[in-house]
Amino acid sequence: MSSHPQIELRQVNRWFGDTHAVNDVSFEVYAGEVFGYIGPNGAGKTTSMRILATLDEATSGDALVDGFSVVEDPDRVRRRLGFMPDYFGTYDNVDVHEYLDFFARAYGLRGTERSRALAFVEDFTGLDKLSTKPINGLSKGMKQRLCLGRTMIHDPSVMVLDEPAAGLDPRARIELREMIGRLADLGKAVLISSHILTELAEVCDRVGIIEQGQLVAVGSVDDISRKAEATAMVEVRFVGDVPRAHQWLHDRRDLHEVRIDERKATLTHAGDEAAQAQLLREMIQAGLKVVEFRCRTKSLEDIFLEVTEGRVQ
Ligand SMILES: Nc1ncnc2c1ncn2[C@@H]1O[C@H](COP(=O)(O)OP(=O)(O)OP(=O)(O)O)[C@@H](O)[C@H]1O
Repeated sequence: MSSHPQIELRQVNRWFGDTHAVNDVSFEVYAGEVFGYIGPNGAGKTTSMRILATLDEATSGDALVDGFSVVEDPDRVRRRLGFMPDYFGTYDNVDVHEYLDFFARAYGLRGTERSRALAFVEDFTGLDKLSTKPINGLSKGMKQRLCLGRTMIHDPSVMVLDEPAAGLDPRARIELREMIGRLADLGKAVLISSHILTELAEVCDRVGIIEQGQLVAVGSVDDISRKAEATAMVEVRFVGDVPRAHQWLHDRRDLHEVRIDERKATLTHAGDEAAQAQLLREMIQAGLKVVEFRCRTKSLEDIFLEVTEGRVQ
């Protein structure tokens, strides 16, 4: 990994009227790194990506691509960056090769440089066998490959992919993840958004979780998981004097997020397995009639729900 970041957001803010769509967001992505940008709908992912891609302007702050500012040097930024939006327009009477050729020309590629770029991208995306197929007849997965191909036709050092996995079937998702891994192997810095953390966990070196415009957590998936793993989710079922069991749970200061539904309670408890065994022992010593006691560490989805609070704007 090189020392200077390929992507750098510096205290980016974007207001739309009263909506603070991007709120003081800063992060970096390095060459060869895949950074997952995760957040619910309306969190501000697309807006920040569009600012980075010079398609929108920040209200304040700056974004840099390979050291060039989107404000001072937008042309240099565009040459170094490929942006894949979350929609794909329809085009009549255009085949795969013609579509890619159009974008290659738009980026100013000529002669053998253009043929080489087209051959590389068609091979990389596996579209070489479909080069004469009309693009409106492609499956969603193949259209995503084509969109990715068009995004990388000018060999950018930075790739920004907005929700590329949305709407793909499981096989196409796996293939997309594999292609993203290969982009990083080529040394590109990849910023990729999703509203599903687990969808990206495998392919991302680091993730940033954004909610209501604010980055609420940044780190490797392992780091974020480890922090949450110190807490177990516990499910307990009782018989007998249920109101007393409820009271006992509420009175314990070490139990959190206690939710009670008739004879079943769910709660979170800090501590390792020994601490969980101790909790069960104390319940029984207190005379509670426990018929079921289950502990599990948090899943990535639990973590996501924990760091975000489901707020939308
Ligand atoms: N052009 C605009 N004018 C007014 N408000 C906007 C505009 N673009 C985005 N917003 C608002 O800014 C906030 C962030 O939107 P953004 O599209 O960046 O979120 P997102 O995380 O990409 O969501 P999604 O997953 O739904 O695409 C939302 O409240 C949205 O309604």
